[in-house]
Amino acid sequence: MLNKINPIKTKSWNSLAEHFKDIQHIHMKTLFAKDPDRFKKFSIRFNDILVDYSKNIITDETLRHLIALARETGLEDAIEKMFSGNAINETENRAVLHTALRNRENTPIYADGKNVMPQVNAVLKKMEAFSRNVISGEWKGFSGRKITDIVNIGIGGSDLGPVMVTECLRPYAKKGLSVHFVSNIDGTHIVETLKTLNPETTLFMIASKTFTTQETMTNAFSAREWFLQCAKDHAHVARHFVAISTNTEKVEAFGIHRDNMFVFWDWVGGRYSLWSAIGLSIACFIGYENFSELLHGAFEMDNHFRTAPFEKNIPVILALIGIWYNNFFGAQTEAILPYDQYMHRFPAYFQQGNMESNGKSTDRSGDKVNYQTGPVIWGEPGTNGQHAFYQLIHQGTKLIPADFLAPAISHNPLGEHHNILLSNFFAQTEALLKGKTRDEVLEELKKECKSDNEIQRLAPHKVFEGNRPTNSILFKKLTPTVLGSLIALYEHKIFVQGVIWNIFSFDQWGVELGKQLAKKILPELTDNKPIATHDSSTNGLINAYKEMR
Ligand SMILES: O=P(O)(O)OC[C@H]1O[C@@](O)(CO)[C@@H](O)[C@@H]1O
Repeated sequence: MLNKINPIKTKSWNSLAEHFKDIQHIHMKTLFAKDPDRFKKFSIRFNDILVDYSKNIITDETLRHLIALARETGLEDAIEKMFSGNAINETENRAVLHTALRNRENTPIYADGKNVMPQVNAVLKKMEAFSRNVISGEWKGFSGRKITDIVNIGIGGSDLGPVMVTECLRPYAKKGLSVHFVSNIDGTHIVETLKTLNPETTLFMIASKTFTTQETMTNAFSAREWFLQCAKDHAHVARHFVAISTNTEKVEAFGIHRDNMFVFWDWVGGRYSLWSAIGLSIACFIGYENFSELLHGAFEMDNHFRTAPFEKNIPVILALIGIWYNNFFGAQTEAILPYDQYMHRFPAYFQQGNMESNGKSTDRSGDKVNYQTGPVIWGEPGTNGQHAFYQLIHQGTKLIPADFLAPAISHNPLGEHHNILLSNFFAQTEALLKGKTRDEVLEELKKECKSDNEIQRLAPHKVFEGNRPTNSILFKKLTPTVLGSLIALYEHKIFVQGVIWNIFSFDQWGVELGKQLAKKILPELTDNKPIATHDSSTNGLINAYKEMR
């Protein structure tokens, strides 16, 4: 069990509230002017990754109070409990052991009194053999042809992780094999995906922890129907469908042999599952060796998180800075802005990772929280975001703490492209830090020989307050190892914040009500009789739907 400490009742929270009264009026420019070594003091190097958190509205005192808050709310104890398999997911009575999936030193880890490593290793071995067979062409379809296309059917954590990782690591793709992802129940998703595929050379991976998710199972049955229209014989399903799940019974009921099932376990949360057999599409796309490197990168970040002092612990520092803005500056969102086109699904991945973990308002004692918890996570790759929403980040009324990420080396060096990309990466956080004063604006306008009236009219609109906080994460190259470390970094940041906010980060009861109501409405849509069983809006919408179709 985790401690149940209300953070706002801690001494350090009160110290932070007092400290905030002073620091909220300080501009980061002043902090940089006071300390020429600010960058050196507030940055951490971890292997091929540099994390610069100096462009934040923090001082040594801020960090002291924040780290005291982490200690007062029992973070040390919580970290050890997670890594050692305690049932910290208390509402589902489960351990939280996605770290065991990448435990490359293979030390025993116990869940429910049983060392989980033998079964973890057995599945990894099975994934290695299977991915090798598919990539080599040894695995043949029913007509004797090798597989050319893999379709992962899953949603949420059974989709977003494989999508994000296969996009990020596209440069490592094995020749001759494409991956596709079907997640939405909207028929368009599977119809558009299958349009260009050949049933003889397509392999479906039905990825679902529960093997009951309505979208996934509906898509799986539709895929099987599409396949059988060509293959005819049900016996051929075994060569073209594998399952990834914790639910053997449901998998066999679907008609997939348990030899073609890759298991994972209840102590793996869906949004933390890409390291498990849910990563099978990743292993087939980039090869098991690269998948193994991904695991290794995460393992190295796990060790850092578990052993580094909080003062130099990247996930802890970033988590605490996030709490500083979320709970004291009133920031409602956080932006993740990767300056790498391959990382275009990285922000979306952490929408589920962060918001499904910490989008909670009941604390670990069952009481309503009386403070802010999880932020809204959003973002798009740079430099595209600069042409979409940076206006608000620079001059809007909302504080948007933002993480900027970029590789020093591109997989696609082309003329000046990468230097131009990185010049924007550096310039944006500098601009958000320093802004542009009225005097600087007037200077510029005068040089443009504007009339005095024109100058006075335009100047207010061209001033940038600056003092907008950012973290910069610069890494050597987007490799499987670096990506594994980055994902684990954010996973642990989310964990730290959940511990301090005294909430349960590993259940997701909030997704249930909508599903329940959808199941009630579905039968009402099968005929054209008017409905009056809901509120007038829902009735009105359903009846309009019936008229329109
Ligand atoms: O893997 P599965 O059991 O099909 O669940 C898919 C997704 O659905 C959820 O919304 C839970 O219902 C996510 O937490 C989960 O990743």
